[in-house]
Amino acid sequence: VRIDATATPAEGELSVDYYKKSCPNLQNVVQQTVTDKQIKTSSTGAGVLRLIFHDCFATGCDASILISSNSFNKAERDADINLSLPGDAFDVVVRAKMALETECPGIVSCADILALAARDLIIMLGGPYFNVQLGRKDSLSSHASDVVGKIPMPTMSIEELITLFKNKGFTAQEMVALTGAHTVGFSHCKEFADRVFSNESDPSLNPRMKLGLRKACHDYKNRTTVAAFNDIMTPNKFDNLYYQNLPRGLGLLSSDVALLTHPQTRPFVLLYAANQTAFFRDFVLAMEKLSLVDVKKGNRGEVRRRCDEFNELNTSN
Ligand code: HEM
Ligand SMILES: [Ca+2]
Ligand SMILES: [Ca+2]
Repeated sequence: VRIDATATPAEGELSVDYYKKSCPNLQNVVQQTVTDKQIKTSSTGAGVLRLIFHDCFATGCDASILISSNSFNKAERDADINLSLPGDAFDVVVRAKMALETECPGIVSCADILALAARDLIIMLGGPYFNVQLGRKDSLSSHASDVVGKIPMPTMSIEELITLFKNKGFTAQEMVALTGAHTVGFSHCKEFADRVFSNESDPSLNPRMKLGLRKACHDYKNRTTVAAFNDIMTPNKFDNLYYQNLPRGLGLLSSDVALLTHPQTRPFVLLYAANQTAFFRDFVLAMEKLSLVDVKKGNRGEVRRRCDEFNELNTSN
């Protein structure tokens, strides 16, 4: 038990006050950077939310996803499933890190910056506030091969998805709450093309939406950057419309649709569709949990000077 509330937290202990003495202006600096970036580039928020999810599910919340590849090593961010993560999501973390290296050099980990940036962006999009525990260390390695099988894909069955989340300590309900993140952002055509170009009648896909997506994606194999909103109703607002869309045939990914179909997840979709307060409450709890998955403490990690490079280059990273 810490009696002196102003004492520096013990090494290895996470706390909302972790940088209170060493970098008192941290939260303001991150918030300022994130606000400027999101106003200029509105796709940043959704990108960062997906970025932290992919970081935490592969090797824990340790900023391993921010490392650049080099001639010795193909890093996580170059794993196939991560190639669609937008550059602006990486950029906002780099910018916050640069500002912090002026403010308090060598103090704040990139993993903590990512967690704070995600929180601030969720609020900017209209979502709920939550506290972020701090004191994560940055990873000492990053390999594209570590990502394989850790990140969910829309082609997976609900059973496979439930198992994947369970392996990281999340219940089916927490999975449904977290996937409410699809209330913002985009998916590229190849992620939902099989639904849209199927000639079989599909009661889970509104015919007008199907037609619209066919048009938008008609040349998707050549125009690989074409994407559609995950939440067609309020694509830039963090709300519960994602869940409301599903019973109306307005879900985009087959995994989104499956959440409504399957008896183990359906009750939670219906709950969150009817009750945004319940969604926000459960999303906050699940996000706090997500941001603590396999956190590295003490000498299991380092505080990077640059978020895209280890402090010491070596051939075994
Ligand atoms: C059920 C499991 C999930 C599956 C199968 C899944 C799959 C996907 C796919 C295929 C995309 C489109 C990527 C692209 O084409 O660029 C996407 C986007 C996105 N995902 Fe998920 N996801 C899942 C859960 C989650 C969770 C738990 C979060 C965060 C907490 C999340 C956050 C996002 C966000 C914010 C986007 C939009 C990214 C952007 O606009 O740049 N997803 N997801
Ligand atoms: Ca990681
Ligand atoms: Ca929305």
